[in-house]
This record gives sequence, structure tokens and C-alpha cells, in this order.
Amino acid sequence: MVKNIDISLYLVTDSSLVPKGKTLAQVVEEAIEGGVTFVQLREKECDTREFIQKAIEIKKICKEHNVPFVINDRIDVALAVDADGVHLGQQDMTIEMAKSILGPNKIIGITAETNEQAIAAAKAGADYIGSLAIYPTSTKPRGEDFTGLGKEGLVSLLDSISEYDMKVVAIGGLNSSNLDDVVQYCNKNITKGKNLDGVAVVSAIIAAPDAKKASAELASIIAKIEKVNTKTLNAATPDYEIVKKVGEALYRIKANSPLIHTLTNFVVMNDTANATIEIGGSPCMAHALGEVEEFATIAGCVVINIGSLSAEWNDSFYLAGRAAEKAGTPVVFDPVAAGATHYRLKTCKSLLQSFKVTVLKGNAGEISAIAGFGGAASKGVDSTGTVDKPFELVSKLAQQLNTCVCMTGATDYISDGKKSISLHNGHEMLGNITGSGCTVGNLVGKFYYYYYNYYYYYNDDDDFIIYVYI
Ligand SMILES: Cc1ncc(COP(=O)(O)OP(=O)(O)O)c(N)n1
Ligand SMILES: Cc1ncsc1CCOP(=O)(O)O
Repeated sequence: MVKNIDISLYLVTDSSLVPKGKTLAQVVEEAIEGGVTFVQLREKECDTREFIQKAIEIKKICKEHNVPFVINDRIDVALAVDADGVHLGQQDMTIEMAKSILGPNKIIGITAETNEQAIAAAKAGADYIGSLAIYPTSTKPRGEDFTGLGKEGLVSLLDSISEYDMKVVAIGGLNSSNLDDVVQYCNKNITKGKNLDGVAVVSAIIAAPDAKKASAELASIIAKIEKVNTKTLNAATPDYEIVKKVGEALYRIKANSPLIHTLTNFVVMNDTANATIEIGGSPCMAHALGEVEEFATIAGCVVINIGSLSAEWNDSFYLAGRAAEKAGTPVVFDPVAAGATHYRLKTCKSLLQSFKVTVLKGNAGEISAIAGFGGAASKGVDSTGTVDKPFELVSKLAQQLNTCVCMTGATDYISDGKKSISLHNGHEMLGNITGSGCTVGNLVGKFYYYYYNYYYYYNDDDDFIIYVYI
């Protein structure tokens, strides 16, 4: 798991830029007092012994202020002074080797000059990446033709690694005159919920006449980085806390075998019932007008899937939904093909207003249709087109409907309006199996049942989104 480090104002040193009359140690201390949260010792001109001496001195200051301290390029120096980690370049030792030498507890950062390098770093388990220089800078000259990554390139970098749990700092030519523009640009243009974790500077702090003041000014701009409250989960970098919760939830579901009252379409009834049994639930596929209220009242969860819509089914949905709300039974609502016909969309909107829906689960076309924006469309029961800003779509709709929205696809996006999660364990080929999405509705229902009856009860924690996710 990625380490919980604060790299929001990341100072990279360069002794050659320290103003006359001051020492590097003094500048680093002033900078920390002004708001620097992370320090990298990057000294290109000194020999090994001098480097180690500087490292010991700067480490002491960082330790006093509880600020992490890493060494640029040199694993031997990091080991010699027991630094908190290293920052590697693409020509340096690989992340895997550095990890095997330094052990699992040291911070490993690496420069990613391309999106591909960034993805490779995430897969190798880097804690953070530093970008290619955003703007040309005399601190690290790269020739006249070098124009820098720019803010557009930075946004593309952030979007490219949105599915990984790895931090990102922008570096290169950044100062108090241009930083606000970069921050605002990222806030406005990131599309996949992953924003900057921080900004790294050399000259804007080290060469400043007052490092404390310069750091405070930069910190106040960095505070404007919009924290997108999202979490990205995938199999490559599992979050073991969540894996543990899945096990606990499955155990409880199997032990209690909750009744899942499922009003679903004719196509998927059999598969959905079997999937429900497989993970320990007890399915009941009743939709007759005369009995849905009773079932909804005694069920652990009600799943309403409008796939086989007709006037009579609509009445059953309405009665089951109202009865569930009255009994406090959670409801999962699947607006199948909501965007395909006016009749379906009108029905969905009316049902959503008629009773409390706990989880709204649909594909991109269905969720876009209900939200009235998003970009995907429905072709029959399938979704076509892509959603440009999936996090924005699910979180706005969740706020608007006061529910949890779960948008399924190769990547699932889930939001309760406060927190959002993207889940990267799916596959687009699942769309080729009829009813795979509908079955998810029942699985969500069971885990929600668990959350509602056990987790929330014992933990008094409103983090139920995690149970929709699992
Ligand atoms: C935070 C951060 N990002 C990028 C760099 C550049 O590292 P690298 O590409 O290894 O170049 P040198 O620093 O070795 O010149 C960095 N040091 N820190
Ligand atoms: C080390 C490094 N890597 C990319 S740009 C850079 C130097 C950034 O220095 P400055 O903040 O003075 O532009």
C-alpha cells in the first residue's frame, strides 16, 4: 500500500542556490517553518563524503520537525544516513531493486517523464512520482528545444494514472507567479478524479531571500488544490483493509442467509437467483401485486430491476418500494435501459421520487439518462459512448438523489455524494454476458444488507459506500 506521506509542498535542495550569508541547513529550517512538508536532498556537485555530511545535517532538522527526508539518486547515501527514502530518476536503479535494498518501509519516488513511465512506476509500487519539468528551468536545463510538460501534459499524466493509488508532485519552473494558474487548470480539467498531491520546487524557495515567507506563499496556493474525495481500487495494488472487510462481510452473509426480495426481469431471474445463493443469500423472485409488500417488509434487501417493464410490474415496483421504505428495508434500484425509451425514463424518475432508493445501480447510458448529462447513451439495454467525467457524474447524481450511485462498466464508479470510488477489477467482456449487470444489483443488495445490519451497528460508521463497492 502507498505510504501516507504529505508531499504537498516538496522542497528539493540545491546548495549552489543558497543566498550569500546563509547555510543550506538554515534555509531548509526556514522553509519547513513556512510550510514545507517534505525534503529531498539533491546535491549534484559534491562528492560522497560531503553528500553524507550534508545528509546527516539536513536529516536532523527534518527529524526535529517531523518532516520526511529523502535522498536524490543515491541509495548508498540513503542507507548510510538511514534516510526515509530515495528519489530515483529513470537512469537510476529500478524501483524493484531499490525496494529490495531499502526494505518495505522506505519511501520510493521516481521521476516519470511520460505517462507510460508513470503507469510502470505505479505497477512497480512507487509511493509517488515527480513529473517532467512543467516549464523549462535553469535549475535543470534540458536544451533550447525543451518546452516542458505544460499544464495540459500534467492533466494528461494525472488522468493516465487515475486508477492507481500513487501520489503525484509537479516540478519544474514553478513559483508563486505561475503556480496558481497550474493549480486552477488541474482543478478544472482533470477528468478522472485524480488531482495533484503536491508541488516540488527548488529555486522558488532555496534562492528566495526569505525561505519561510516564500514557502508560506506557495503553501497558500497549494491549499487551493481541490481534493477530490476519491479512492481507486484495483487488484494490482490491493487494499488489505478492504480485502479483510470483504471476508468478514461474506462470512456474515453466509451465516445469516438474508432474504433478497428480487423484482427482476425474466431474462436474468435464474442466473441472479443462483448468484445470490452462491454467496450465501436467499433469493425470492416475487413480483405479484398481492404479495410484494409483505415480502419487502420481511426481506433483508429489496432489488428492483425494471428490465421486464409493464404497467403491472410498475405497480409492483411502486408497492414494494413503498413497503420497503416503511419497513426500513434497503432498496437497490436498477433502471434497465432508462435512456432507451421515454416510457422507461419517465417510469424511473417517478419511482425514484416515490420511495427511498438506497443504491441506484446502472450502466453509463442508464446513469447518464437519469442525470440528464454525462455523455453516454442507451442502445436497448446496452450503453454506448463514454462518460467524460465519471466521478463528477456519479457524485452529482448521488447528491441530487440523496442516494448511493453505482455506475458499472469495465471500471465501476461509485459515489454517495461525499466519497467516490473507482473500481478497476472489471472487464468490458462482461458486457457480453446477458444479465451480468443485473446480477451485480443482487450482490450489491446483499453486501448492503451486511453493512446495514452488522457493520454499521457495531462500528457506528457511515462509510457504507465501501459495502456497495464490495
Ligand atoms: C520530486 C522530484 N521530481 C523530479 C526530480 C528529477 O529527478 P531526476 O529525473 O532523477 O533528475 P535529477 O534530480 O537526478 O537531476 C526530482 N529530483 N525530484
Ligand atoms: C530536479 C528537477 N527535475 C525536473 S525540473 C527540476 C528542477 C526544478 O527546479 P526549479 O523549481 O528551480 O525550477
